[in-house]
Amino acid sequence: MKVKKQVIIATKNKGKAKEFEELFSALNVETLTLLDLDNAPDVEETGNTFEENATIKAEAISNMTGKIVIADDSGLVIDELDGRPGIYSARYAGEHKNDEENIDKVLLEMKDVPDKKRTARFFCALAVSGPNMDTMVVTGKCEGKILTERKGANGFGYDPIFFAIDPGKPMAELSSEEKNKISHRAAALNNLKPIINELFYR
Ligand SMILES: O=c1[nH]c(=O)c2ncn([C@@H]3O[C@H](COP(=O)(O)OP(=O)(O)OP(=O)(O)O)[C@@H](O)[C@H]3O)c2[nH]1
Ligand SMILES: [Mg+2]
Repeated sequence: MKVKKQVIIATKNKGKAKEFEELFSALNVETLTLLDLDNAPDVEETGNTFEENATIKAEAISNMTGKIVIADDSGLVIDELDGRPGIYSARYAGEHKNDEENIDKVLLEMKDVPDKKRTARFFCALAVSGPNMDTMVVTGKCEGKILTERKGANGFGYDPIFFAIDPGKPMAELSSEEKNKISHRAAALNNLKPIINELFYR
């Protein structure tokens, strides 16, 4: 019997976990996340950039498991807010990490900002770390605008207030197949593809 290739994703975010499962299944690779492991630690995100935080998470879990691990650090970067919420996206309204409160905070801060100045992007850094390799980082982004109210019910996080320039729709109105074609996460993973197969033979 052919054993399916497996990779550990160092995340506790259910929205990310679902997207990675879908994105990797297209590559015939099975994903395990920290939600599947008992007693997985909460790795503190002490970096100053998405790239640093992804590296910190990937290396911590790879050191712990001795396996190849991919970590995702991502977030919403809003031009008018000088790049906030940025690396603080998950905890923008507080350490308890509440998507609805995070959205309310952004909508309030963007209340009087005219359409032309509502430009933003989702950014994703993926770090790959393993026992016999130097940690590698790739990135991807997805350009958009901040809506003035929630639209759509799909996705997670800030998706309901993000209008994706391509395909010209609110992110939360896209099906998972559509989001997985244009998302920052898909773009970053695309940059990892050239080395994905090689990872399994280290
Ligand atoms: O609408 C969204 N659609 C997306 O596709 C998306 N990707 C990231 N985000 C936001 O950015 C935070 C990541 O922060 P983050 O990388 O630290 O992850 P996290 O703390 O949620 O989980 P973990 O992977 O660290 O365990 C998330 O919580 C979200 O608020 C997104 N929002
Ligand atoms: Mg986090």
